[in-house]
Amino acid sequence: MSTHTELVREAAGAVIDPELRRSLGDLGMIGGVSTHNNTASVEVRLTIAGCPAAQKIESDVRAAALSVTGIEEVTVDVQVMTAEERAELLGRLRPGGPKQNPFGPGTLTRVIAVTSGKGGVGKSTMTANLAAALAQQGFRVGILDADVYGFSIPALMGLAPDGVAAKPTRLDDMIVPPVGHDVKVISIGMFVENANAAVAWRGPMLQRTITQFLTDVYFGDLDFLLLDLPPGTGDVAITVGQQLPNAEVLVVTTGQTAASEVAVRAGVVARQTGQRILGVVENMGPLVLPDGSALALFGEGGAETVANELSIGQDKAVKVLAKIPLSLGLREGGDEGTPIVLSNPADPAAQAITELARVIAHSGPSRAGINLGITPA
Ligand SMILES: Nc1ncnc2c1ncn2[C@@H]1O[C@H](COP(=O)(O)OP(=O)(O)OP(=O)(O)O)[C@@H](O)[C@H]1O
Repeated sequence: MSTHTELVREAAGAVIDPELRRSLGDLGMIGGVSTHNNTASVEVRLTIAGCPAAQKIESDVRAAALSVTGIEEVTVDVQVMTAEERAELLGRLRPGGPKQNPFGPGTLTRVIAVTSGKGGVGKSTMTANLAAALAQQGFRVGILDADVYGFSIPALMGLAPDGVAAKPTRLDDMIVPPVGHDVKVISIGMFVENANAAVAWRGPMLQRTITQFLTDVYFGDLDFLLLDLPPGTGDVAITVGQQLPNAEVLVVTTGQTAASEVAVRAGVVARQTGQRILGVVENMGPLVLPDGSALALFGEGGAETVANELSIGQDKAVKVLAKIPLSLGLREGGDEGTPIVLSNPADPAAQAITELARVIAHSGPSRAGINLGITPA
C-alpha cells in the first residue's frame, strides 16, 4: 500500500457521520481506497440506501481526500452495506444489545427532566436553550421530547423547517435521531401525522413511547439527556421514576402564584417517584423597558415559594438556580429555530441560561466509586 493510499484512508476515515456522530473509519463505512499519481478513489459504504446524510458524507469524504498533499482528483464510490455488515455495525453501536435502556442505574449520563406544573411557562424553551448551552460548553447532549401537548422541541432546535419535523433515520430496529445545533433530538412530533394526533394519548401509550425512545433511539455516549415531558402527569413521572431512577428534576415556574403552586405539586410527584430535585428556575421574570424600568408581568418570587415548599422535611434545601427575564429575543430565537444562547449570547435571558448550564454542569452528582470499566495500564 502506498503512503498516499494510507493517508487518504486515514483522512476519509476521520470524517464524522453527521447522524451517528462517530468517524466513518470507526463505523466501518470506508471500503476500498486506491490512489494513482494525483488521483484517489474512495469507496463509502452507507448504512442504508437513500441515507439522508449521503450527500454530506460524500462531500466531506471528497474534501478529506483532497486535503492529502498531492491528491488533486477524487472519485467517491457510494455503496450500501449488506444486511450482515449493518447488523455487525449495530452490534458495535449497542454493545449491550438491542432493547436496552442505556440511561438506567449506573449510567454515566446525567438525566435531567425539565418539568413544570402548568403549560406555557417556558419549559420547552428552557430545555432547548439549556441543551444548546451545554453542547456549546463542550458536552454531548441529547433531548427526549415526549410532551404530547406541545412537542415544540424540533422547531426550537431548527429541526422543523416549514413546520414539519425532521424524520429520524431507521437502521433496522434502531432509530437515529436528527441533530440540531449539536444536540441529538428525538420527539413525539417526529412520529405523528400532525400536531393534533397525539394529544389524546393516555398514560400507557405515553409510557410505551418513552420506553421505546429510551431503548430504540441511538443517542450514543451522552453527558446529558434532557427530557421535555408533558406538564404534571403522574403516569409519566412514574415511568421516569422506574426507567430513569437517577433522573434529576429541574422545576420551571413563573413568578405567578398560580404557576408556582402547581409547580410544587409537579416537584412533589417527581420526588414521590424517586427522582431528585435539581433546583428551580423562575422564567418570564421582569422585562427591562426602554426607559430602564422593569415590568414584572408575571410577578416575582414564584421560584422561592417553590424552592421553600420543596425543601420542607429535606436534609438539603432545594435551590433557585436561575431567574430568566422575559426576552423578545428568546421568543424570536425559538420561532426561528436558533436558541438565543447561540444567536445572541449577550441577551440577558441568554446570559442567565448559559450561567444556569454552567451551574448545572458543576453541580453533578459525585462519580466517586463508580466503576468506569477502565483498567489502569
Ligand atoms: N423568558 C421568556 N421571554 C419571552 N418569551 C418566552 C420566555 N420563555 C418562554 N417564552 C415564550 O412563551 C411561549 C411558551 O413557551 P414554551 O412553549 O417553552 O412553554 P412550555 O412550558 O413548554 O409550554 P407547553 O407545556 O405548552 O409546551 C413560547 O412562545 C416561548 O417563546
